[in-house]
Amino acid sequence: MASEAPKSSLSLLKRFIGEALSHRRTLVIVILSIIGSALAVLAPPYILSVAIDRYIVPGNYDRFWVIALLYLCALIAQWFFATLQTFYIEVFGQKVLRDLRARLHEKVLRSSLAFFKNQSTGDLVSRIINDTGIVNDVLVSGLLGGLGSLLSLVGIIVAMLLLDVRLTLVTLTSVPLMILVAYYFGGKMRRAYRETRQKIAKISSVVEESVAGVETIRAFGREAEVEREFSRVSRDTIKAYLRVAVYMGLFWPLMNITSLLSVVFVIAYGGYLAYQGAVSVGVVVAFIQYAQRFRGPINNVVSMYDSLQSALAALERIYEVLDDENVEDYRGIHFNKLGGEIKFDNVWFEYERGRPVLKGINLHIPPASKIAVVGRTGAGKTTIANLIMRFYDPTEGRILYDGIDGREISRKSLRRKVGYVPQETYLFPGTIMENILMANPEASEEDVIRVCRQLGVHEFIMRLPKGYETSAGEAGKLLSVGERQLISLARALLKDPDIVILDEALSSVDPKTERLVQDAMLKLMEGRTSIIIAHRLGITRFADKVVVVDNGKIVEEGPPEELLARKGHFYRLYTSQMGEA
Ligand SMILES: Nc1ncnc2c1ncn2[C@@H]1O[C@H](COP(=O)(O)OP(=O)(O)OP(=O)(O)O)[C@@H](O)[C@H]1O
Repeated sequence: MASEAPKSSLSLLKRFIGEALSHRRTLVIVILSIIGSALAVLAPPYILSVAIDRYIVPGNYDRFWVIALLYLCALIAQWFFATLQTFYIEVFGQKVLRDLRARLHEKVLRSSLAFFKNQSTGDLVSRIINDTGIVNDVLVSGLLGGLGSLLSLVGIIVAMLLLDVRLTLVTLTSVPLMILVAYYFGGKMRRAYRETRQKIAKISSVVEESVAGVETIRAFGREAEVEREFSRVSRDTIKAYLRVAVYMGLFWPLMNITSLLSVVFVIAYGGYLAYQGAVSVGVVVAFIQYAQRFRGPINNVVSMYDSLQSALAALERIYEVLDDENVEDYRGIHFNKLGGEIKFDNVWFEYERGRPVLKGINLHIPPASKIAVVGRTGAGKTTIANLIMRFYDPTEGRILYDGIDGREISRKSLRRKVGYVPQETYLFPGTIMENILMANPEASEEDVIRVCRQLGVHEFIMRLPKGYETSAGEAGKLLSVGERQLISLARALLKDPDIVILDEALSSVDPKTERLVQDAMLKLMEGRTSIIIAHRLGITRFADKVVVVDNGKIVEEGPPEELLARKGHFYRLYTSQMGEA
């Protein structure tokens, strides 16, 4: 394992660089500005030494303005290239970041539901936002900045060697010490800083939980505990910040002092050499300036090395998502219209290997018939709906639509013709109108109103503060589960589907809304193949056939009145629910 790590880090980096190279033009500007910047840093000390040796010391001020102007130009060039470098590294980094995030986001949208089973939302969001951010900071800004720093260091050393070898060696004596300080204290500072970010995240999550769970906290009288938890996290945060302050306070002054050590050596030894006439005063001044220019680049290079490991780990998490093979395939036969016949042919299904949830389902649903699927919680009812939508494909067996195996039909085309009303309606940010319109991009606002009138939902929507223009966020707080399901029903009808799947949520609905939802459901089902996952068994009286699922198998099927008369599974479910009611 240990010997594999560097190789895989290298291949990760290689892949990343290969992908980043798609923005070659920006990268060329970055490299040119880095080279320009490294050269520009070298010029001012050298020009200063010439000014001192040729003009100031001999007292020759003839055309001194030329050298002064040159010095000014060198400073301007230094400023110009540094700005250019910072800006274009950011441009390049943002382009790479945008690509990565877009690919990850697209991947999430295209992944099959099996992919989400092993992912928590928080973790996935963190990979798309934080990990890509770390990769940009370290592998783009850090690496390119580090490259610039390395170039500056090499440039400074070469310039010094050209001026005087002895003084160069004296200047370099404090470099190992500087590396040590940068590595030891710089590392500690960065780790402490990372900790502050974690603590802030922790505070946010405590606040978030307090807001989200305010009712539960009050109901169970947990206010004092939650407050204590908040104070504890706050104290930890302060400690983390103070630790950063201590290391910051130590780090930069220490780096300054170590770099000044070189200056002291240069002044002492250079002064001695100058006194002996072995070097000029200008050269000594140039060395003093070069010695002070070491600090920044050394810190950059060391810190880059230090953060590389965490960036590689982030990169690995990103590629893990990008390389996941659970992707939905949209190829296959396209339909403009489905006949509506569905047939389950010995369908087995497992979410997890070796744990079948559906065990050999055989079911024939004729066109335009209404089937109610009932059963205890966890029996496999929603799984049947998931398979009809092709959110998953059967592990064994086939589902035939008008006699064609579902695997051969394009998922997109199939879903366009299936109206799915899930148990919980998700409302996107935007208005109620936009939320219904999203079901069918070709529909107009008039179509939405027509559909809502048809379902008997129009009056209810008009009673909302701004009618169809009420924002979903506002409505989210105002609407009950049943009312949300009404919006979901309107969405389904707007698609004019050939097949309807209803996961009814009537159990948590008041009688008045229940009536409204039920009527809307019946209107949606009219003339369409319909599968109702029924939690309230009252609705089964509208079904042509009831299918009782238990432990992944169909244990009973037939018209509702026949099943009731038979006094089997359905009868027992029905009477126990009526008893509860
Ligand atoms: N994504 C999943 N990964 C693993 N197991 C799952 C997943 N979804 C459902 N299951 C399991 O599959 C079984 C059937 O679940 P399903 O949701 O189909 O039941 P259900 O009959 O619709 O239940 P309910 O009436 O509570 O909605 C359950 O044991 C459940 O724990």
